[in-house]
Amino acid sequence: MKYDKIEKLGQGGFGNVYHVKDENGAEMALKTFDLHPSMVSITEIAKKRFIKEAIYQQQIGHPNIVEIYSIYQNEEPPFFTMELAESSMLKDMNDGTLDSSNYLKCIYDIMAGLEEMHKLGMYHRDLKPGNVLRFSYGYAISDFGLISLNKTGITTLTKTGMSKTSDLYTAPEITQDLKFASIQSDIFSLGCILHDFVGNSQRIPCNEISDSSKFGNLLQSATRMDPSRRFSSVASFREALNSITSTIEDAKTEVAEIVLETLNKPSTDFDENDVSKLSDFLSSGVVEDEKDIIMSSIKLNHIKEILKYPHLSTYIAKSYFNFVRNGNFPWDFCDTLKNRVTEFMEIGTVDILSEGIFALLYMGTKHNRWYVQRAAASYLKNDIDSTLLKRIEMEIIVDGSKFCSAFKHLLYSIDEKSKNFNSDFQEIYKKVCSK
Ligand SMILES: Nc1ncnc2c1ncn2[C@@H]1O[C@H](COP(=O)(O)OP(=O)(O)OP(=O)(O)O)[C@@H](O)[C@H]1O
Repeated sequence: MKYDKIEKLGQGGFGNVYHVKDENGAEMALKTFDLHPSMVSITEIAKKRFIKEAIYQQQIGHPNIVEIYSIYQNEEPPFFTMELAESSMLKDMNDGTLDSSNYLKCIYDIMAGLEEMHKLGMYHRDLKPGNVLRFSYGYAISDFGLISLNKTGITTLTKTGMSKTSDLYTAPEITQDLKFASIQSDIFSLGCILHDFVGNSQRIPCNEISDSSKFGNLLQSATRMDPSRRFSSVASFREALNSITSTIEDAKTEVAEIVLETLNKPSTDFDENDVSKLSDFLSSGVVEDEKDIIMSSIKLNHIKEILKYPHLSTYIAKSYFNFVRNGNFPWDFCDTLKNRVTEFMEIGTVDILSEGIFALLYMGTKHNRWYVQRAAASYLKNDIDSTLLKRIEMEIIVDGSKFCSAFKHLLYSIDEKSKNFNSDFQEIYKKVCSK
């Protein structure tokens, strides 16, 4: 394939990026490996690394990780093509497109991409606004620094390869040696990025953030000097962020207020008595608005406690799934809710699993949130126990056209083919939806 250069988009530590057109007229970005001559001694190691990182990035296949199309590793210099971004997060921050009024979707997009990498045992190591690109559908992460780098020379390469501003986002433990990279070093960088939007004071590079805004504790928990004291996962970071950013209206009735109080006290104090109060409240024919307020306040650690009481948990889980299916919440709440739904699904019974899958499907398609749609799809792709399949079939028949249009939407929006799904499920889908 031949590529015609349209313009040079920029220069990074390892080479140049161009806007190009291929022989079929498709426009894309092309990145070449082109190290400065002064670094000739490490060129071969760096070249291998350049190619290897591109291959890793290509394998991931997630909407919040920039898609690599083709890698030309035997060319001199090697290069690869990728989707063409409209802008980068850095440019958007500099020109005011992205600011403290609209940063949340971008942060959730980064979290979704990062979580996928971490799931696959990869760390980014150089997460910063310049490495997050904007596309029509949202933001995606690029430019990994994945390879373990403790051999001679390569650490120097990394230091040289990183632009100066990197340090503003780099975790202290990896400034000297990238072998200390971990989930927590990416969490540190994400904390710094978030600080750019919500912080009310300057931060010292590679240091714990101390900030007096309402985000102060959260930023500190993301950037502790000791990585083991930071958030343990992207999911727990997301949970904590969500509890600050989601606005909960005042509950109206006295009983709702009592339940809300139990949910707002420190999670370690939430006990069986509180679980029971919550279950009583949900079964007492309360108005939907009030129920939504209470549901929005149930967090992951409450669910962990609720799951200890099987006689109450099934009912609470089902009420929760209903709340999620109806979708009366802002879209940016979806990613958090997805984790809570999957936590409830730990109950593991057939009815809970199938209702959970449908809750994810309907929430994901209603809000067009890929992160959630992909989670729903993942349950329907592999082996499905025959009883669960029967139950899913019943739900599909009951929901009929509602299910069919949601599932079609899912296939289209996450670019999936029905043939990739479990074969028995495909049969049911065809039987019900091709009528
Ligand atoms: N897929 C893409 N589409 C459009 N522009 C891109 C794409 N990838 C990179 N760019 C732009 O090209 C420029 C150079 O990017 P590159 O990733 O090589 O370096 P960098 O991120 O600036 O530095 P570093 O190598 O230190 O990470 C940046 O302005 C970036 O926004």
